[in-house]
Amino acid sequence: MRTEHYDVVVIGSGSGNSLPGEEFADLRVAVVEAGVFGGTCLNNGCIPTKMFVWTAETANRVREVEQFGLSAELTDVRWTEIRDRVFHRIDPISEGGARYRREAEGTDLYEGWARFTGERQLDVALHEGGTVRLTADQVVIATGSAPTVPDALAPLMGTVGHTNRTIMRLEKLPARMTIVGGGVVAVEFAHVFSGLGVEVTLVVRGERLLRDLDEELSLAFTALARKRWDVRTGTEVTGAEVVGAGTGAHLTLDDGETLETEVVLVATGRRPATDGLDADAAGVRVDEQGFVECDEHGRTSAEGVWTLGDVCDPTMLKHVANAQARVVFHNLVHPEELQSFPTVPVVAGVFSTPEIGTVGLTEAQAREAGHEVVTHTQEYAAVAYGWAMEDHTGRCRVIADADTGQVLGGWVMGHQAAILVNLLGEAVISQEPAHEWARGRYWPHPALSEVVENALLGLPAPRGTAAGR
Ligand SMILES: Cc1cc2nc3c(=O)[nH]c(=O)nc-3n(C[C@H](O)[C@H](O)[C@H](O)COP(=O)(O)OP(=O)(O)OC[C@H]3O[C@@H](n4cnc5c(N)ncnc54)[C@H](O)[C@@H]3O)c2cc1C
Ligand SMILES: NC(=O)c1ccc[n+]([C@@H]2O[C@H](COP(=O)([O-])OP(=O)(O)OC[C@H]3O[C@@H](n4cnc5c(N)ncnc54)[C@H](O)[C@@H]3O)[C@@H](O)[C@H]2O)c1
Repeated sequence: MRTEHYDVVVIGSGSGNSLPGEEFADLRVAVVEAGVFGGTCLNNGCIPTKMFVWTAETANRVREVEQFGLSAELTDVRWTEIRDRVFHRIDPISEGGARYRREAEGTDLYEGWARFTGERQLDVALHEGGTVRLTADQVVIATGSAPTVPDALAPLMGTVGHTNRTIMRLEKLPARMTIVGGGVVAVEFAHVFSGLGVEVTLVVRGERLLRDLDEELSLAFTALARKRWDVRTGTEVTGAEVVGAGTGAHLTLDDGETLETEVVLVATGRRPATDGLDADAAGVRVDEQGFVECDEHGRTSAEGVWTLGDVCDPTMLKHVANAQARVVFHNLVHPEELQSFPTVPVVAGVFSTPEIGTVGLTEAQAREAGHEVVTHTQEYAAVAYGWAMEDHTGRCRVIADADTGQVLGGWVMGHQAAILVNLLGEAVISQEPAHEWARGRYWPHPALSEVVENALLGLPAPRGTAAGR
């Protein structure tokens, strides 16, 4: 077997591909990729989904103009054109990235599946045939995560059953789609396809959508979702079969009903991609959920083996993976001055309808952490820009410590929520009492950011202050 030695081998070309040019200039580096070059975010995650999300939102906007004294009609949804606009932009980026890695001096790309066969030693089963053995001074595990498919839905995969990897490349837009799962992937795609005119049914095991989020948010979002989509909570799929020579499916539900649908999207969560990696062989410890264990510097249990991104971090967010990549690639070449993964609270967006932004602790987590909690909710409808938008559902909720007034977390649900929540994030990071932080800066009037300003100012004064006593 051919063997090659490198200074660094990176497994996974998502965030693992963001190698620092200058600092790595003198290193011999190999990137191994088993799937599409560029990873999930570029090819079948964040970026294409948001291109579809914006399109769906634009379609929804057209449907809602009447209230403003305007008339417009959405007369056509040209799926092929929508799909091709997205992938004619993305595919060349992926192909260009792969070409660059193949051709650039100092880096090599191996296209195939990597598995550990020893300490800092990997065998790559190449797509072109054959196996190459790679050894390295340092290895980075950046294998990301992969969608899970419950056994009951397995018979549909490859025909009418899809995951995020294939759903955006459908040949034609179906009239009806069933989405199984109630998490982020499910509600983003429900927004996309319903916005484009598809009748969407969600089959959700739990009692509400987005149940990992603050309970009040999850309940409010679920109530709104029921008005747009057929949401079957407390329901599981127990069986599935392809019908009509591959043109549809019958799903058997645990309440005895049979759902007839054209296309099924499985959105039942993601698993860290450690199956088939044989991490054991390298002395890399993996926890019982499959995540690679690591310390705050990205070091695994094996000397010289590092990790970053979804494979080691249950938040499974791209900005988190990118931040970790910056740390790990610094640490690889600066062992004497190790950096740590950021510890600031994570902000996140859910790009559905309505959009959601979250940061920090939920109310339940804040109580569990021992805080006496105060909260305030500010409606979009009560600020000037909300009036302009005729918004009746948007809101921002702040969760703070009753004694100190420090913001512990919060969320925004409504137009541009994922941007607005960054302001709340700044308030959390500041560790200042909410009122002081809000009063310590200007807020452009009458921008939507007044929702966040008023949410902070609406909190009761902290007990420790004269005003709060
Ligand atoms: C539909 C969807 C939408 C999303 N939207 C957002 C969003 O809006 N915002 C956000 O922050 N996050 C979003 N995410 C999450 C985001 O995509 C991930 O957090 C991010 O891509 C993780 O990056 P990574 O580098 O850890 O893994 P990946 O980008 O998944 O890269 C890992 C790579 O490793 C390869 N690989 C795995 N095992 C092996 C092996 N043994 N040998 C060789 N190669 C291997 C895989 O093929 C893959 O290309 C979304 C995810 C999905 C599924
Ligand atoms: N905007 C974003 O930042 C964004 C967008 C998409 C995905 N992501 C990331 O990707 C990750 C995965 O998202 P996801 O939506 O796939 O997972 P998730 O964990 O958010 O949701 C999975 C859903 O599937 C349900 N489920 C699990 N097993 C099931 C089964 N056997 N039968 C029926 N239902 C089942 C769960 O109850 C849950 O409702 C998330 O952690 C998220 O961070 C982020």
